[in-house]
Amino acid sequence: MDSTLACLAAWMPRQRWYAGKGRPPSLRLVGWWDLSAHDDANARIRTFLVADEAALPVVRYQVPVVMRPTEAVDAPEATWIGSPEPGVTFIDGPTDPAYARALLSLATGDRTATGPQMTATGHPAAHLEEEVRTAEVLSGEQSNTSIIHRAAHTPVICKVFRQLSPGLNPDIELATALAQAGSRHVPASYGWVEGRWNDGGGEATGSLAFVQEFLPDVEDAWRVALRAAARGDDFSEPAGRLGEATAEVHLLLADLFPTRENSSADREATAATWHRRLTIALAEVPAIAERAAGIEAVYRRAADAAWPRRQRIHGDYHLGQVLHHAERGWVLLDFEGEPLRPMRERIEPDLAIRDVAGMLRSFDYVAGSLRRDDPERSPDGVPAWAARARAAFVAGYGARSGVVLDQRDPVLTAMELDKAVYEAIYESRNRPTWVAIPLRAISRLLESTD
Ligand SMILES: Nc1ncnc2c1ncn2[C@@H]1O[C@H](COP(=O)(O)OP(=O)(O)O)[C@@H](O)[C@H]1O
Ligand SMILES: O=P(O)(O)O[C@H]1O[C@H](CO)[C@@H](O[C@H]2O[C@H](CO)[C@@H](O)[C@H](O)[C@H]2O)[C@H](O)[C@H]1O
Repeated sequence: MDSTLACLAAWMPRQRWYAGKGRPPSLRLVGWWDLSAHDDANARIRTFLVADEAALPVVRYQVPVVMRPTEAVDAPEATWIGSPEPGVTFIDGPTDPAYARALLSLATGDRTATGPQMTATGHPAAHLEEEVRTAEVLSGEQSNTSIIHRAAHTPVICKVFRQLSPGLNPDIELATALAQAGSRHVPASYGWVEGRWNDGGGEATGSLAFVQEFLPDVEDAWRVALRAAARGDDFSEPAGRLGEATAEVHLLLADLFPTRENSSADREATAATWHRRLTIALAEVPAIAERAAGIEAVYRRAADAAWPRRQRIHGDYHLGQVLHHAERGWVLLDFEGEPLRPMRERIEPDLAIRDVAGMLRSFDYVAGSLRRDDPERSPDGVPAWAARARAAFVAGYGARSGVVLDQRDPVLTAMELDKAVYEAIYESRNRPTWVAIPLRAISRLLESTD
C-alpha cells in the first residue's frame, strides 16, 4: 500500500481539485471500495479514500483509479497516475470509460459496492432509461470532476466529489428537492452515491457522486452576458428574467426546507463570518488594509438593521452557475455554496439576499473582465451596462418575490462587500491578475455609502 500512496501523492498536487497548492500531501489511507467492470476484463476499478494530514484541518479526498496491465494501456498519457508496481498502470478513474459506466450504474441503481473499510451505496432519484452512452470528462477549472455521458435521449452529467465532507452534499440535497418539486430552473436529478467509512473517531457518511440531466449545447450566463456587454447590447430583459428565476427558486426552497427568524446567535454568527473573512483578506491581500475601517463601518450598520428570515439558498451564486436554455429559461447549477467556506456553515439556513448580492457582483465582474481584457475600452459604457443589468435583476427579483430591494439597503451592501472581500481572497489565491476587480468594487461600494 505504501507504493500506492506514494504514487497518488506524487500525482495529486498537479490536479486542479487538490487544495494544498504548492505543498505535497502527506497521505493516510482511510479505506477503499471496488466496482466491477463487467464488460472490460482488463480493468480493475478501485476508489481510494485518503486523508491529507499535512493540511489543517485534514482534507479527505476520493481518488478513483482504474488499474490496467501496462502493456494493454491505450489511454492518453495525460490520464495516467503512475505505476505503483511493475506491470500495472493506474489511470485517473473519471477519464476511463470502465469507471464512468460502472459509477453511473451504481448511482442510478439500488446497490452497494464494498471494500474492506468502506461502502458506497447508490440512491436513484428518478428512472434513467438504458441507452448507448459515450463518456468524457468536462474540461475546465473545476473543484470537482464531472463526467458527461452523451446519449440520444437523456444525456447526463455525473459529478465526482473530490474533497469529501460528512453528510449529504447540499448540491444533491437542494437540486434534487427542487427538481422533484417540479422546478424548471434546475436539471432533473437521477441519483447519487453515498459513502460510509470508519475514520478513527467513528463511522462517517458523505456524498461521493451526483447524476443530473445534462443540457447539451447551452451556454452559461457568464458567456451570454459577456458577449452582450462587449457588443453594448442591453441586458435588462434577460437580467430581469434571471431575477424572477432566482426569486422562484428562493420561494420554493423556503417551502421545501425549514426557515426561521434570526436569533441573536444567528446575527452574531453571520457578523463573525464577515469579520473572519476580512481578517483573512487583510493577511493575504494587503491592499484591503486602507479600506478595512470603511468595511467595518458598513458591517456595523448592517448589524443594526432589520434582517429577513433565514432559509436555504444557493450560496455561491454568480453568472457562471446559471445556464441559458431556449425553452426553460435560466437553469441554476451547483448549490454547493462557496468552496472557501466550511461545509458546516454552507448547509445552514442563510439570508437569501446573499444570493442577490452574489449575482449583483457578477454583473460588475462582466464590466471588470472586459476592462481587464481591453484597457483601451471607453471607461463609461460597460459600467453603465452593468448598472442597468443590476437594476433589472433586482426589479425582476422584487416583482416575483415581493421583496423590494434598494441597492443601498445596508444588509445587501454588507453582503456585496463581504462577497467582494471573498473574491479578493479567491482571486489572490487562484487568479492574481483578477484581484483588481473586487478591489475596485470595494472602493465603489464604500463611496456609495459615504
Ligand atoms: N446539468 C448540466 N448541463 C450542462 N452543463 C453543465 C451541467 N452541470 C454542469 N455543467 C457545466 O459544468 C460547469 C461546472 O459545473 P459545476 O456544477 O459548477 O461544477 P463545480 O462544482 O466543479 O464548479 C458549469 O459551469 C457548466 O458549464
Ligand atoms: O468554482 P465556483 O464556480 O464554485 O466559484 C468560484 O470560482 C468563480 C470563478 O470561476 C468565482 O466567481 C468570480 O468570478 C466570476 C467570473 O469568472 C464572476 O462571475 C463571479 O461573480 C465572481 O465571484 C467564485 O466567487 C468562486 O467561489
